[in-house]
Amino acid sequence: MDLQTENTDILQTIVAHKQQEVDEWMRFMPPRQLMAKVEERMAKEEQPPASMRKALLQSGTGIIAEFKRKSPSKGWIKREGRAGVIPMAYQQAGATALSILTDNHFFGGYDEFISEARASGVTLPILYKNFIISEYQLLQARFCGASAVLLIAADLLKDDCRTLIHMAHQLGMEVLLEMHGEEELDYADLEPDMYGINNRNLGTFITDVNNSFRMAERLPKDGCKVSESGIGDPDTVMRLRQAGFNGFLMGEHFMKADNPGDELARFIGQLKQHAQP
Ligand SMILES: O=P(O)(O)OC[C@@H](O)[C@@H](O)c1c[nH]c2ccccc12
Repeated sequence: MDLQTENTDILQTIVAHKQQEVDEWMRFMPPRQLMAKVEERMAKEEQPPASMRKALLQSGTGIIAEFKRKSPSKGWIKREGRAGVIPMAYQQAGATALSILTDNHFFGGYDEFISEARASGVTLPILYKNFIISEYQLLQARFCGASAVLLIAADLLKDDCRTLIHMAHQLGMEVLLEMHGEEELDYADLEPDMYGINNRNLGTFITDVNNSFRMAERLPKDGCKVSESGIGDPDTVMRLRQAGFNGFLMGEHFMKADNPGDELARFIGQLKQHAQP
């Protein structure tokens, strides 16, 4: 299916597909059974997943490097990219946190990518990047080893979003709440751990970094703020930081490089140079 040529809202298409997937998974493994597996995992853990919010607030660079093999707008970016290799390379290159796309149909991801990253030695906070519409998916995120989940205001009713935030917290995970336009700002009073501004309109997939600059001052002053998508140069990161952002979610720029870890190391080197002229 070529989403670009179809005249439909891409987010709506993705969410409709997601609902079918969730129904199937729940038949395959009923929520109670998955909950039992999560509880077993939590009982064995020595410490809860690392806090992404804290890591971002303490970091001088704040790059959240994303493992994304494919996207609806670009098609395959790195089909052969391995979750047991690239996330660990991001960690070694100095990422503050990681994001891993787990949606399969549109982004070529799997939950197992997070387990594989953990098995390869990743200790940084990991964001479970998917289209979460059900509590069941929070259990999936917790089970594979995520520290935080993405919730998208544009595809959730405010009350459902509130319930999901509450349950994520009960499971010991943080929430990055993604907003795009002014009309979604009213979700900010749900007090997520991190406020995301997506520069990409998920209806059309058009990206404009100015969206973050426009929205920054409308977010809580002392909140942890993340600018997402379409970022590709250190200068933009510096300007976003001056506008009040603490985190910078970047996927494509690194994934399209021959060696994403090396590109991140180079990028962070430049960022540090910019910071100390
Ligand atoms: O690859 P980019 O343009 O650097 O963007 C990364 C990230 O922000 C993007 O993947 C993203 C932001 N919000 C999402 C919601 C769903 C899927 C993907 C996303």
